Amino acid sequence: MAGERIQRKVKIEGGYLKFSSAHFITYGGKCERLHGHNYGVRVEAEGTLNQDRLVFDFTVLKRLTKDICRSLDHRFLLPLQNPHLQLKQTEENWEIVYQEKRYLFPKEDVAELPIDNSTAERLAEYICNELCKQLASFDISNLTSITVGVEEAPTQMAYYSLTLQG
Ligand SMILES: Nc1nc2c(c(=O)[nH]1)N=C([C@H](O)[C@H](O)COP(=O)(O)OP(=O)(O)OP(=O)(O)O)CN2
Repeated sequence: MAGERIQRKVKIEGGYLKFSSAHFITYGGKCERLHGHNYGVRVEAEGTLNQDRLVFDFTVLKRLTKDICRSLDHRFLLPLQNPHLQLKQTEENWEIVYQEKRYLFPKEDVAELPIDNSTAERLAEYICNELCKQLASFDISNLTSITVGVEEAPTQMAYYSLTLQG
């Protein structure tokens, strides 16, 4: 075992690794209608075995991912950096304007996301980055990459991978 450099992978998916949210994306010069998805999330961690013979503890990985899912669940996913939306906030609400359309959401119903569009691709990237921030307080020196998949529907999913030092 000493000096073993074999790459392995652990994956968590299913169960409570999900969130149900409202969103719309802008694309092709249009703005979609407001609608919702029951999103599913999966996470893969790649690396070598640590001293406990784990790539990473499933239990911890599930807890961290679940917390991120909870912060998105039952909220409108607001892409704060979308160049096609005019955003105005008051103490209570977010106002979102796209051409003739105007939405008003209570802030408590909104997940404010530092992304430019709430595509599955950007949501996977956001979740991966949030997860890596949380993982920074663990010894992850054996890990080489983290991949997050966000499923919009059983037919469609986007992935984002971050390469770590390893
Ligand atoms: N690569 C991506 N393509 C699209 C995304 C995305 O996030 N990444 N998102 C959308 C839309 O947001 C939309 O929610 C999904 O569109 P679509 O699958 O066409 O619509 P339905 O969910 O109604 O699917 P049906 O299979 O027609 O029921 C578009 N593309």
